[in-house]
Amino acid sequence: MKRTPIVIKVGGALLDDQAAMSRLLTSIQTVLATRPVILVHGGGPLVETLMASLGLSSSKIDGLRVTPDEHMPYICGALAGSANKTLCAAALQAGCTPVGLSLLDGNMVTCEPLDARFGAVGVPSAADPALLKSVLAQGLLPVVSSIGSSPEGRLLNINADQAATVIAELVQGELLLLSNVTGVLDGDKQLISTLDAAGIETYADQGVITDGMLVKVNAALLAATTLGRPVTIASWNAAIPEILNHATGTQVFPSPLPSGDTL
Ligand SMILES: Nc1ncnc2c1ncn2[C@@H]1O[C@H](COP(=O)(O)OP(=O)(O)O)[C@@H](O)[C@H]1O
Ligand SMILES: CC(=O)N[C@@H](CCC(=O)OP(=O)(O)O)C(=O)O
Repeated sequence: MKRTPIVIKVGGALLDDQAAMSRLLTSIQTVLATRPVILVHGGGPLVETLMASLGLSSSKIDGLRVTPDEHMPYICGALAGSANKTLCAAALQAGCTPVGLSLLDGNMVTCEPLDARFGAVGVPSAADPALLKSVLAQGLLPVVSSIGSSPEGRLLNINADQAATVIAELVQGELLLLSNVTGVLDGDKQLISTLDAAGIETYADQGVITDGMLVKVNAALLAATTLGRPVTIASWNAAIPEILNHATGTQVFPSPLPSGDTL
């Protein structure tokens, strides 16, 4: 029987919580006995701290970091360097064998600049799954940062939820977006258990879903539609089997396709 890989994306705030990071990696180590796992990570808070310590200001538009090209050496160092190696070390400690990668390795994902206003921010597209598949076939844990490049060789900063969406597409995986909240919350801070395109639009128009969560739900909707299966947004403090059983978190369902259309 084919075992569908699980693509788990963690936000960068996890790196500030040693106990949660260790618990999650131990849980991943258990899951690896039955299903391949790919870990994709962010590192937004790490980037913020580094920029502040360098005296550089950094802003976001619609949840995406405006990234002048001259900031890329620092952002690349924080995401593909510190954040990636911190998670790889925690994975080793938990008994997994990690392989640290970025989107451009093995030409997994190609990226194009989004729009001049954002500088070196890219839009990722799935390219070649061969490297990831061979790492998974060896029972290793790929740990992927969201640094990509354009065909012209320009380094690009990719939002990590969007990066995870494309990685899930590459391996036709089951996507879990794990963050520091229990899932998507409504105006009364109660968990919304299911969402679709219409629900996302309503909550976004009401100003209930904002900032990084707006990027996340849109990435989840795109992934759900492309993969033809729901994507879950949940907390990294929840046990992975519970998330897979939909006992917690928000499931984002695919948009209905116009009749006759296929993906
Ligand atoms: N409706 C919402 N439900 C939950 N979180 C929300 C919502 N709207 C905005 N947020 C914010 O989005 C954050 C999660 O997005 P983000 O910080 O980008 O996460 P990550 O770094 O894990 O990708 C939450 O911590 C919260 O501050
Ligand atoms: C373009 C863009 O916004 N890139 C993100 C990449 C890291 C990220 O997404 O980290 P989290 O998952 O922790 O938010 C950034 O520079 O913060």
